[in-house]
Amino acid sequence: MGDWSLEQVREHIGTIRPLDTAAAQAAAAYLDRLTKPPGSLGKLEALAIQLAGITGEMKPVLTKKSVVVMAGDHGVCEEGVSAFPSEVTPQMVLNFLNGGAAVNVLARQAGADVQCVDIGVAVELTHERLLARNIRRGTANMAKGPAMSREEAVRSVLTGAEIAAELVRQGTQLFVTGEMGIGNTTPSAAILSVLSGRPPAETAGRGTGITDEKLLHKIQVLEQAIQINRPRADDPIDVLAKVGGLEIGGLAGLILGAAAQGRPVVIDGFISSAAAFIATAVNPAVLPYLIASHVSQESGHRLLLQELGLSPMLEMDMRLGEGTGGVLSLHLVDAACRIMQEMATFESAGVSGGAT
Ligand SMILES: O=C(O)c1ccc[n+]([C@@H]2O[C@H](COP(=O)([O-])O)[C@@H](O)[C@H]2O)c1
Ligand SMILES: Cc1cc2nc[nH]c2cc1C
Repeated sequence: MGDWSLEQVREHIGTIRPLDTAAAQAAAAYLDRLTKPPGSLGKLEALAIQLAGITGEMKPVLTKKSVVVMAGDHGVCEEGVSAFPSEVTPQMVLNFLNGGAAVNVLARQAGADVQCVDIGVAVELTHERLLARNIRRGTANMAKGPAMSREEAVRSVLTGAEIAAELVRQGTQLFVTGEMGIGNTTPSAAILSVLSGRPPAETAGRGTGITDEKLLHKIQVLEQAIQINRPRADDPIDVLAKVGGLEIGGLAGLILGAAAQGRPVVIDGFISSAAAFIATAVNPAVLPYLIASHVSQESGHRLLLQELGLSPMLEMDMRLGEGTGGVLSLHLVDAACRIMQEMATFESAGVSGGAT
């Protein structure tokens, strides 16, 4: 796997079909028959059309929704780029497994299940509900050399795609991306910088809440990591290996795998969007399957969503990650589906002036 090309990774994950344009057109026409001025439900209408195109059904019923929280640690933390210590990563994994984190609360409220994956946590973890898929115990410090080998990067992506396939076999109809990894806004900013050509000063943010002084240092660490590793912008696997993270690779694979299985994917915050950037660089066909949930407070997130061409549903000043913005937006996904299922048409309700 160490010598796998980008094409081999893409082919291994499988074909991603274009959306069903007939179903999307039928949904758009039906929306214009519902008792409202055409287009007046705004992004809810766009979402309903997108979901019809993805599922091939004009009125999809999405009952089984899974948020996949990928956890990994980051060697670059030794440079002092986060406000919190790396121990918090495994501690929060146990919190997810015991149902006490914000993502658990919001997922319960939205009717989604939480799947927690150890793909690269630095310490050994055991728990009956943990998906134990550890590839290595945290990345190496990307300020000094590559974060991981190409083989590990490929394995992280394929692991994510396998998890998507397994969950689809278990009935998952819609995915939400989530992650946990102290330090992971640094590799996410590095990915954004390399793939967009923007300098770290524009892509780095405060993450868990670092000071002005630490932010300047984080920018220097990012500049050094990119200079030392020289990631190739035309090869997202090279970028992932040199300046990425295991949970980011896992999420990129999950996103690609979910799309290959014909399932919509709700993208959470900055780190999840960096994974989506890697995924679209591996296979641009994934893009129509993506739903941007929110724009987080991490300063580079707006730029990242612009690079992806995605318009977020919510702006809640959140910056937690875990999949929290993603599961919060599921209420809007449900709203779009219920509009299609339950609203009356001009004809059925006897309201004048509808599209003919
Ligand atoms: O999702 C976001 O936009 C987001 C923004 C800032 C921080 N986070 C979370 O905070 C951690 C990364 O922050 P940091 O400062 O340690 O790089 C990681 O566990 C993420 O889930 C997440
Ligand atoms: C407590 C805590 C919870 C988190 N969840 C996601 N990132 C996090 C970072 C911290 C520090």
